[in-house]
Amino acid sequence: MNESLTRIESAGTHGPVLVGRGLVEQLDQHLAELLGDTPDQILLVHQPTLRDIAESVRAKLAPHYRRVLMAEIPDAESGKRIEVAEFLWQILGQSDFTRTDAIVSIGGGAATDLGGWVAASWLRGVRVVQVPTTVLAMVDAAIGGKTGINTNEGKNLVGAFHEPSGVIVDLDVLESLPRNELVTGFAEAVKIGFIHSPRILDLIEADPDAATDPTSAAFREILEIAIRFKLDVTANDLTERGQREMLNYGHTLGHAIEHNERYQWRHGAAVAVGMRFVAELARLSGRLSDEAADRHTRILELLGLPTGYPADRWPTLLSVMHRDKKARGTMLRFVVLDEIGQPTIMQAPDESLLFAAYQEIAS
Ligand SMILES: NC(=O)c1ccc[n+]([C@@H]2O[C@H](COP(=O)([O-])OP(=O)(O)OC[C@H]3O[C@@H](n4cnc5c(N)ncnc54)[C@H](O)[C@@H]3O)[C@@H](O)[C@H]2O)c1
Ligand SMILES: O=C(O)C(=O)C[C@@H](O)[C@H](O)[C@H](O)COP(=O)(O)O
Ligand SMILES: [Zn+2]
Repeated sequence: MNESLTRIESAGTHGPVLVGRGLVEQLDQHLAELLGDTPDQILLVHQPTLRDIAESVRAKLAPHYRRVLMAEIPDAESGKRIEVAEFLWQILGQSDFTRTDAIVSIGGGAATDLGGWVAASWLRGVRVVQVPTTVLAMVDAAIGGKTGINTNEGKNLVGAFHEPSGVIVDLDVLESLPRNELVTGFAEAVKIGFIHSPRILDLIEADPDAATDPTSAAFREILEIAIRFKLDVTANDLTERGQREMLNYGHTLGHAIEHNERYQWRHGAAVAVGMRFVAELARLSGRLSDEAADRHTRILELLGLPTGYPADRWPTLLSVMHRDKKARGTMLRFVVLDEIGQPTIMQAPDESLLFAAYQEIAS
């Protein structure tokens, strides 16, 4: 077990990512370092499950700032709505929140997406520090500056690229995370395994329990590989003109499933099904070997992640996928693999090929 503090720097303009234990207890010191000059006011945005942590953070920050505001947002995807952003804008407006002030988001990916987007939009941009408290937010959502909310029509349809001044990853906060949240969030680390780092896949296959145990060395290694990779990709391509699209592996179908489930499915679970789908798509089109495609199913099953979806949902999913941000006009585009670690874009696959791939995962 590695208890030391890791500081991961971006080659671009993204703030540093601190990984360690006990970091939230010293949030005042870390925040002062990440923000440099002292803001006058801080807004702490948190989910209901993080109320106690947010209260203790407020008490710690209070002596250092003129005002520390707190805003509790609705849980999970119900927090990623325009009404919730309006609620936060109201707090910011009524407290004369200026460009030298800063937002701190504490929570899972839904909280960091919302907090980041409110920071991006308020006065056209104030600083944000992300404090992710789920595995998913630690390996993915809090890193890289993609922020946003859902609309009735689909997932993350409104948003902005707005990089954080820093990200504080405190492994201690995972103690209270329910197992299902941990495992579904881990799907984003599996994604990085398939598109970039077979080492992640090897660690899972060697010992899936250790890989998903936040106190293990394997977990910490996976976490840091994922963070470093995401920082690298986003330093090169913040606004998703090319390489960043690879981080969307499994998301084209995944987002459609989340929408179809009215956001009652966990994001990572939907992405797991989406990864299996694109693995079958790549296999059927002759790109990916049977072995590599089967590895998807095996690893997802080892982790207890879903790998199928009902057959009769195909027409709905196909129509929702046309709102995917990778689509161009009426042309669908999918991230697929030529090999493990070699993602590429498949443009405008024939509908019959898409249907055939879906048949492979239909339950
Ligand atoms: N911006 C990005 O690059 C990016 C990347 C991946 C995912 N996302 C987004 O992230 C969201 C999913 O994030 P998520 O899976 O973290 O979900 P989430 O934010 O909904 O959190 C999941 C649940 O865990 C609870 N929780 C959070 N931390 C906890 C803790 N330490 N102990 C106990 N309970 C805790 C939350 O209250 C919530 O009920 C989706 O909206 C997805 O679109 C964004
Ligand atoms: O950071 C990215 O880029 C990603 O695609 C990471 C994804 O895991 C994440 O779910 C992201 O929010 C999806 O973005 P979207 O633009 O497809 O909504
Ligand atoms: Zn995702």
